[in-house]
Amino acid sequence: MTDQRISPADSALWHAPTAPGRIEATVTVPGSKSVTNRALVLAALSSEPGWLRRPLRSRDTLLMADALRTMGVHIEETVSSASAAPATDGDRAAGERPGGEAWRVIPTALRGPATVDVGNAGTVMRFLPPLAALAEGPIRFDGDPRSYERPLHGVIDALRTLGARVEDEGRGALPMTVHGNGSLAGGPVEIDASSSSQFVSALLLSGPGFNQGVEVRHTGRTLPSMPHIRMTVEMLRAAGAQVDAPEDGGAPNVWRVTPGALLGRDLTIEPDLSNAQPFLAAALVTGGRVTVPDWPEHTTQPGDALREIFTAMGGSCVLDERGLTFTGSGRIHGIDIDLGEVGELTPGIAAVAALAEGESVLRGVGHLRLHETDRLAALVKEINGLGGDVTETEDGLRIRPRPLHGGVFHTYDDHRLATAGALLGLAVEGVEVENVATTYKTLPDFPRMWGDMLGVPAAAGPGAGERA
Ligand SMILES: O=C(O)C1=C[C@@H](OP(=O)(O)O)[C@@H](O)[C@H](O)C1
Ligand SMILES: C=C(OP(=O)(O)O)C(=O)O
Repeated sequence: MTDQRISPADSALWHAPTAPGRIEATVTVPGSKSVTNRALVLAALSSEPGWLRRPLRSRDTLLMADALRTMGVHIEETVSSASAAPATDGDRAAGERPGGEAWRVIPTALRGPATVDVGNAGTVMRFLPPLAALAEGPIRFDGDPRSYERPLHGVIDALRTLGARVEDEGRGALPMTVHGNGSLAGGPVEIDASSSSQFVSALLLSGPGFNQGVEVRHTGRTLPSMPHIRMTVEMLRAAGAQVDAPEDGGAPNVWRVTPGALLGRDLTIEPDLSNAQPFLAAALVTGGRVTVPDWPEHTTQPGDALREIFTAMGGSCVLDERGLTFTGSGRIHGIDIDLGEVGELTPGIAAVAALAEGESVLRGVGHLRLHETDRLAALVKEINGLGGDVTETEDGLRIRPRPLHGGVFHTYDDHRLATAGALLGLAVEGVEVENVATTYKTLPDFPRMWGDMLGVPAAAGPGAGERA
């Protein structure tokens, strides 16, 4: 295992371009990682073939697709057209916005032996072990060194309670093997999901395939990323599953999924609103205007909260037929906010806060210490390395803006650290982002998109646009 907090390589530095002035741009953002990977799992579990249109093609989603393929699922990549597959009744948007790439998913009986590379994708390492418990034969899970350190005990312990055999040599973490025999009893299970909402989502997503379905009771003190759990519930229901959730008047912290067949869907994936963050932030930081087309009117994505958060930090936004247009005022306010529900937005908000007029306190995000890297430690070290004043609190960050200077911004294989560094570079001369290619985890081609937004050439340094 490597300690990703120390001595990151300074190789592959990318000179983050400074903004030439107020940014005025329209930026088309690729599909949502969280929606794409849920859609793949649900399609694999369905009783009939389905379509994903405009899926995200990035490291995390390609790992998910490859993993499902090794377990026997057929996934065909194709260029979709209106006539290629008529939209189903429940998913008309697919027919209304044809074109672009699509994945056709043809489910089959899941089988091992197989080895799944989870990379450093939380969605792959947590969503797939419950599915593997439904396969016939052993499925081994392995991944990047960091994946060994990320919490998985909630999924492993729950699967054992639900009747699965999991071999993890007592680690409660990766690498491990799930020995399935083609079915799983399922039933009630208690878990502490305070370290990751993905434990809950993982068990619910495969719940329709368990003999007794599943009843998940979260027993921990806090539960992060609730919008992501709502996303799981909504997508399960859209695939025909019967789900009882706390917001329907049920017991708090209890979710119930009834066993049953899932429908094959024809689903157009929404743009990734968390990946829209650096572009919207660019409007805020430069006092400019950025439009993100296809911003959904209704969504469970946590990135939708950016409308409110960035407005509180000094901008304004309009959601209309062109998409979401965010306009900066030329001033950036500090913010005191609990980000527990939308933790993945923290690095970008911290970067904007470092450029604000007043102090910010970001709370409710202690679990970020176990994300792609220890995000709290990394943000403190890297923003302070540029002259900032950021301190770590028990559950977040305190950010006191100070004039910043150039320097290397290390990314620790964390895509959101890389985009945070690019954001600081808009306002600070001489920021060099190390391993910007790590953005490929969820946002392929980020340096080119950034360059296009700024009207400057993209390849301003090695590593730009390459696969991490
Ligand atoms: O279910 C999902 O798609 C996600 C849930 C969240 O995980 P945590 O609850 O572990 O923070 C989020 O941070 C991650 O980026 C994606
Ligand atoms: C925490 C994140 O990812 P993961 O799905 O790997 O948990 C993230 O994308 O910010």
